[in-house]
Amino acid sequence: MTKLHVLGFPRVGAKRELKFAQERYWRNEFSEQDLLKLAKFLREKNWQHQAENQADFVTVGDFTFYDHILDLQVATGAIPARFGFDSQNLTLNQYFQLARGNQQQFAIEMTKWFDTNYHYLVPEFTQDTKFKANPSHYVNQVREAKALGLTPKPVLVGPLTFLWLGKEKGAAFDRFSLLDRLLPVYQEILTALAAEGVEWIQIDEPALALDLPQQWLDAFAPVYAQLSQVNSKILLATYFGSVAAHADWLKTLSVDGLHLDLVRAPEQLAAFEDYQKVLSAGVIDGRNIWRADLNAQLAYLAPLKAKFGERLWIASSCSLLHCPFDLAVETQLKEQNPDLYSWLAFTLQKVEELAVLKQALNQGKEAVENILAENQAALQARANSQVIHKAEVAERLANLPADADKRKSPFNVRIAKQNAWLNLPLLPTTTIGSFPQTLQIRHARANFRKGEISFADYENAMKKEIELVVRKQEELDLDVLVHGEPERNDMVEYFGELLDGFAFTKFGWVQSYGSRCVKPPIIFGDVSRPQPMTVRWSQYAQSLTKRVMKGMLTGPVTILQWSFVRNDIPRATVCKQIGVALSDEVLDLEKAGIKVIQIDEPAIREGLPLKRADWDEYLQWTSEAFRLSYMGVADDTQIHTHMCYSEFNDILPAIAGLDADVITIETSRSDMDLLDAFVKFNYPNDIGPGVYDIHSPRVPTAAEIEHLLRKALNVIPKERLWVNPDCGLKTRGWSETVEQLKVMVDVTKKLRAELV
Ligand SMILES: CN1c2c(nc(N)[nH]c2=O)NC[C@@H]1CNc1ccc(C(=O)N[C@@H](CCC(=O)N[C@@H](CCC(=O)N[C@@H](CCC(=O)O)C(=O)O)C(=O)O)C(=O)O)cc1
Ligand SMILES: N[C@@H](CCS)C(=O)O
Ligand SMILES: [Zn+2]
Repeated sequence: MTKLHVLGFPRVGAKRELKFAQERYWRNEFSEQDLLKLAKFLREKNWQHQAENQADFVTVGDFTFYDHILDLQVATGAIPARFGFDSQNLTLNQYFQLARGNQQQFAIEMTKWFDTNYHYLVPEFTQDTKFKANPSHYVNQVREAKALGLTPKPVLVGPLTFLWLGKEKGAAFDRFSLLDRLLPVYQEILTALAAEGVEWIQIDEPALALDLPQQWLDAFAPVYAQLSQVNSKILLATYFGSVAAHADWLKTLSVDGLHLDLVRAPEQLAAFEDYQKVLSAGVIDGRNIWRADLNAQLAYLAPLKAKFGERLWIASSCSLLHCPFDLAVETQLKEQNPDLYSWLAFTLQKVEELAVLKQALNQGKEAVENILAENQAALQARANSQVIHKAEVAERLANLPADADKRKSPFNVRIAKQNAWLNLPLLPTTTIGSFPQTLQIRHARANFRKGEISFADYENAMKKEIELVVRKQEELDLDVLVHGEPERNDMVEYFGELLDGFAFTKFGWVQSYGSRCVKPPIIFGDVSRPQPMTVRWSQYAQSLTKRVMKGMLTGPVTILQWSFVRNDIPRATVCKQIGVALSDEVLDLEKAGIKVIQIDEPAIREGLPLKRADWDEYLQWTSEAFRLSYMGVADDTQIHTHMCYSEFNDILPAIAGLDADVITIETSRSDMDLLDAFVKFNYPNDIGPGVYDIHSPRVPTAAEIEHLLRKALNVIPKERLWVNPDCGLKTRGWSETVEQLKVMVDVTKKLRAELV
């Protein structure tokens, strides 16, 4: 019989129950006991759903109070020593301090989990890191599932991926050298799980989809030879890309089964068809929300079933962490767009799809004939739908002039024309766009959505907020102002709600980090902009001040990357469609007198393919889409872009190729190290390296900002240097925001006086 499992489940709950409980706990409004109780309830719900849908195991260990890589740091004893905590006796309160920082210690750094919008906490390794096993996180969840009469399959990230994802701190050393010390600790954790009578343990090694150095690849065989001595079977899970290049040695690896992501890389199957152990076929997409083509999947799986027999398992392609929870609660979407609704599957529906596949494989297609027919009809309707294809969008894209994505003149000509009217001082100061998204703003929006306040009242509340933001910036004496983005629920969702070809959900939340979630819009059809989206707000903000008001847009790559994207046409085409739609907005802003326009692209690095061989193609179409978003602007209109979360040393030529007049980037936490790359590649245009970290309420000292600015001035000509924070201020409170910006402006004025 074919077995069914999922690689992991979302953990925040159908209605983000965990988020609200965590945040209440942090505000001392909810007890630890209540939080633990809620967590248990959420785990049970997840397991029940798997069990009810014929899962042969329920996945455990995937539930976390903050992040699964933080859990692994605790389980291996690799928590940063700087906190002074004992990983063997860590309290929940201390666990959250690791994730969120405390008065003495800044939080463990976060970064993107592969090419997703999920952030993990980066392990801090030093030469002296001492590992010590604490398997309780996994063991407790195993016991909990067993107490419910379920068969648990614990999941944990494997030692090589764990080490790979970490960062070396302190004296220079290679974290690979820690492997020998880490392995016995993994063995101890696995042994503890085996002692609970666990038959299968899922060990995730997604780093295998990256270009790992040979030394790391060579380590897999000895590592797994050692780990497989445990008394449970090991399923080695790979995802987010092909591992076909490693097929030869993976097939002889000392594990009991292998999971392949056959959604992202279906072609890799050919390399594994003669595999002699359990093959877990990841055929249901864990990264997107489209209903699967069940008939096609069955046609794909049938020969595998013939070959593998009992050894074939079916699964989600990766953890379902990246999917919203339940489509069934989207009653508004169902009412307003029943066709689209019938094309979608969220986490719960994906498990149901797996159940149908399992039944068909085990009992024959006839057993699920009706479901398969209904599935086929929905997919056919999608393929033939009139609403997803708009001839004018395709024609516009096909008929763009060859130089559509080129500015009229080179940078030196443009910047002279821009400076002529901008009349800015040396080291102009600006911010990245958002100002504090206060509870009042969110409440006003929630009340408007619930129909408790009118549109006019909502607009007025937002206008008041914009006025406050403008006045504060004037008081602070900033040079280029922003309107503060109060009207935006999210920098992507907001545009998704206003562009054609997008749909949005009410509860389709996906965890971004800790308690923070995002609600990615769904791009289901050709994209166009029916009417101006930001012009009124920017124009209103400009009317309040004589200073320059910067227009604020999210760029095409970031909108693409942080949405669920249609899978019937290439992503590059969708991205260019968004770029063209945004260009309409850019030109309307320009017409309305907003002639400094920022187009944010924080996700450009995150979307970079995991394998270097695929980088050029990606960088080519993403750069083109970005440049299309400003097509047609006048030379004297200044285009800014902004990037954060970015390690773009190795893609800097492509960043330069975006040809933005000004780029603002996150640099403060790396002590401006990123600027070395800008110098190395001779980055030609204006740069605003962030001078303070916006993730913390801490007010930087003048000396700190001065140090960073002097460092920047050492390598960037003073005429090309801007001064700004690392990123937007939406997650900050007002009091620290004002204090932080005040220090920034004061230091800038001091340096300016020296420079003239
Ligand atoms: C820059 N970042 C972003 C990423 N992805 C995006 N799509 N957007 C981003 O900005 N990826 C990388 C980073 C991740 N960083 C963050 C930072 C902060 C959040 C965050 O705060 N998320 C909020 C939800 C934001 C939102 O949409 N808010 C809505 C309100 C929704 C809501 O919760 N309403 C309540 C009622 C509230 C009330 O007052 O009554 C409800 O419905 O119950 C809005 O503003 O309208 C979060 O809370 O998680 C995310 C990623
Ligand atoms: N304009 C956005 C960019 C965030 S990356 C903001 O300021 O929040
Ligand atoms: Zn940013």
